[in-house]
Amino acid sequence: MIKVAKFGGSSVADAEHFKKIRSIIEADPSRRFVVVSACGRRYKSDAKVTDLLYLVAAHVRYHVSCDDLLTDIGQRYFDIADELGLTYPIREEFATFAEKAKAGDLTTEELVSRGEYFTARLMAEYLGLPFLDAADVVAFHHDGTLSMTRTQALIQERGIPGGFVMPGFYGATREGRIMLLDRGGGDISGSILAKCLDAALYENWTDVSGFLSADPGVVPHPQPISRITYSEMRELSYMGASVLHEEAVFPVMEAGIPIAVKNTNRPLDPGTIISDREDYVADEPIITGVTGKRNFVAVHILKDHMSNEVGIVRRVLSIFERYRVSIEHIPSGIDSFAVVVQGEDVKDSLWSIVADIKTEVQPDGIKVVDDLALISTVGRNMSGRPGISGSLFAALGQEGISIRMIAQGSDEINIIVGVRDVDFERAIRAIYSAFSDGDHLLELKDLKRAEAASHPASVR
Ligand SMILES: Nc1ncnc2c1ncn2[C@@H]1O[C@H](COP(=O)(O)OP(=O)(O)O)[C@@H](O)[C@H]1O
Ligand SMILES: N[C@@H](CC(=O)OP(=O)(O)O)C(=O)O
Repeated sequence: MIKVAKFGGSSVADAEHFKKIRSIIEADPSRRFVVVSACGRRYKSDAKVTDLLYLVAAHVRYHVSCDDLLTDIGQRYFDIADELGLTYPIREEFATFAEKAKAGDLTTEELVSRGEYFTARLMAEYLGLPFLDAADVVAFHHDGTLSMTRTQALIQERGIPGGFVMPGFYGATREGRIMLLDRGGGDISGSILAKCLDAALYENWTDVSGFLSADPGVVPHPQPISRITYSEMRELSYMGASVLHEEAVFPVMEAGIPIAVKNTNRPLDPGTIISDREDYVADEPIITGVTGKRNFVAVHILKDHMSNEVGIVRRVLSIFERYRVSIEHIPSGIDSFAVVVQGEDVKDSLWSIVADIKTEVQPDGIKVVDDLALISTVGRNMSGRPGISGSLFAALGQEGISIRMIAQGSDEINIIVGVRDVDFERAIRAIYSAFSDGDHLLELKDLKRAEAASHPASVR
């Protein structure tokens, strides 16, 4: 049996974490295929090596000295190697890298990728496994997209059957140009490897005991989620649960490989299993989780008799398309609709888009709301259970939080509300507490009991 184990930045932050990883690998002989990230934060105010490397790239671009930064980054690897007594020539290799970086001889992608490269080099020696460079097996097209077919072939051809340590987050084109995945993309590397090796399980090791039903930075002690479906996981990740990259689901989902999210610091905790299991058990929590993201923009378009005007939505959407902005939601009324997009995507183009809408669609009114946060409450068969939306909206009402937008995915696994940015955390806490008793998320039977208490006549 093959298990692919990906250890995130928080799990490889220092030598102590390397030791924990070795115990985890030694505890299970099927864990022989390891993917690692660049060193993450050791404590709250610490920096991630990847962020520091991006900073080095910016300094080099503007011809500003970055010697101190490079010294700090190097020291993190030297400390790990020294404390673990490793023989890999990290000082020499890092010095060569630093010289090339300062001389401007490296692309930003190659420079940044060295964070994962050096971790993997040290980890391979420490675990006694061969090192496999992701540049040799994770194949990119020239446009920056992944070639799964070529990656599959390369891993079959060059992958070492007994196991190896591979750096996450990067790969290369046919010509050897290093390309990066999205930030947090080490999760995707692990998922790709699991698919290509036809693994029985993809383990994603991090610093929390699995997916939690809310961000622990917003809700104190959120309940861990023991099992979720691939689509619930994607919904939670896309809407802010940063523990797993939302794209990491696709390679393993296609192959039907479950993901286990586990805590490197508490390996015996059960963690979360993500699979395609959809069967509903009556005593499971009503909701799976609450998550959210800030910085959305809604462009409201108002026009009398809009419902009779054919093609108006298409014309507005084609303006966004022209500016290469993807659309998140389109809530609509009879004579109005809004286009909701990520603020980051329109930071340079918002006012040009508004001007084009005025010229090309000639609305009666146009309003821009640029302090919108979206909160997604995720669960199974949401629309089939009327009490859920009632409880959710009542919770926000009681907190005096006004709802600026409501949307529901067609797959009925989420209800999305838009609130003002300043209300973001308060709204998440209010929704979470509406579905929890303080310690645990409520189960469906609790909701039924509450409904029966408030409508005694309807109970037979
Ligand atoms: N719903 C959630 N469940 C679990 N963790 C979450 C959630 N929302 C946000 N997080 C944060 O995600 C962090 C783990 O992700 P990340 O920092 O990318 O880990 P790694 O460095 O292991 O890849 C946790 O420390 C936690 O603060
Ligand atoms: N190191 C990269 C890739 C990654 O996946 O990191 P982490 O495992 O720490 O989320 C980043 O910071 O984006």
